[in-house]
Amino acid sequence: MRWVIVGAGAVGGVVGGRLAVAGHEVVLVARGAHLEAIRRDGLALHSPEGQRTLRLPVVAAVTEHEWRPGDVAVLAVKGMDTPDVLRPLAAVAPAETPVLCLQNGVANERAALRLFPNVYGVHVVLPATHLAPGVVVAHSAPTPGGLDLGRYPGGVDDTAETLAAGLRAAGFSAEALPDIMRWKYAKLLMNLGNALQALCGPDADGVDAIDALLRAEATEVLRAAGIDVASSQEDAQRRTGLLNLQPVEGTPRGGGSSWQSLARGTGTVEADYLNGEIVLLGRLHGVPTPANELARQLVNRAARDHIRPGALTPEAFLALLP
Ligand SMILES: NC(=O)C1=CN([C@@H]2O[C@H](COP(=O)(O)OP(=O)(O)OC[C@H]3O[C@@H](n4cnc5c(N)ncnc54)[C@H](OP(=O)(O)O)[C@@H]3O)[C@@H](O)[C@H]2O)C=CC1
Ligand SMILES: CC(C)(CO)C(=O)C(=O)O
Repeated sequence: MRWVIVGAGAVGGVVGGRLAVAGHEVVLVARGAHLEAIRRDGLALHSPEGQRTLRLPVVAAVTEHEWRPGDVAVLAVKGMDTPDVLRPLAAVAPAETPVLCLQNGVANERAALRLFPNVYGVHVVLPATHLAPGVVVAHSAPTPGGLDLGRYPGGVDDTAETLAAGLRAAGFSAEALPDIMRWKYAKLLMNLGNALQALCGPDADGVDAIDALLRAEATEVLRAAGIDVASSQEDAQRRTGLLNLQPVEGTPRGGGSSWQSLARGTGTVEADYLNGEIVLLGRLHGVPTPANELARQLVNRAARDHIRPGALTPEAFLALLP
């Protein structure tokens, strides 16, 4: 099996890098300054255990890779970039190519299933950072994170078992699960706070109360939509002993993935697929979601206007809430 990592950023870079170190064949897809840096200097993989530089094949687009049976397409771009990579991917990859959605949110799998019959979702519990071109950072060691996966919309097959075994060999905790989307919806609840963390900064006082509001709306929406979600007890049990966050020399853990989008000034953020998923379900099922809609709008605007993370106070957010 050859792993083609589509979007070798924080999560894709760490997973691709560790797979390569474990002896798997890996190809990276990257763009911009990150692509140039990897081509020039290799991929720098930092972790609490040290730093290594990996010379890996890297291409600028899925259309530059020569796809063959046995390749797996690992989507590791943020949700808003999924359509841009799926369309060209479907034009060049064999139809049977497994597509592994190594992403937060719950919309990527459905988008992939429209174009590919074999789609797998991953419950990504992997604190990782990508702020500088060519550099990706894993913050937990010795196990960088948990990557349980399963066939979408449900079930386990031989490919799921092979993918999970490959990830385990690379040092991740990974099981093939028949009900992966229940876990991904539970993760979605956690990711509703990404926007606030990006807007207000990782250490802002008063964000917890807003987080509770976002989750309360989401819980009501998911109930109205009849969507099954792994319970907080199940989630806590899965996470027990999983992560061991430690300092990484030269790289403080600033914030999560949306915070990093603002910190890097990418101009876009994933909120339409995190808070926006709750807003969409709310509209479909007649449940108001004002806090998630405000978070979605504000963080999109901050990304578009290249506003630094942490520029808004929690009080200012609450004052804007209808
Ligand atoms: N970071 C974390 O700690 C965690 C992230 N996740 C999830 O993992 C997923 C990936 O996030 P993360 O790794 O943080 O994101 P990153 O932005 O670090 O990585 C995505 C990479 O894909 C690149 N990319 C986007 N579109 C293309 C394209 N068309 N061609 C080539 N490269 C492309 C991006 O480039 P550019 O920078 O130019 O946009 C970026 O380098 C998200 O769904 C996120 O929510 C889940 C758990 C933890
Ligand atoms: C939970 C969290 C914040 C962990 O990094 C995450 O999933 C993200 O960064 O998107």
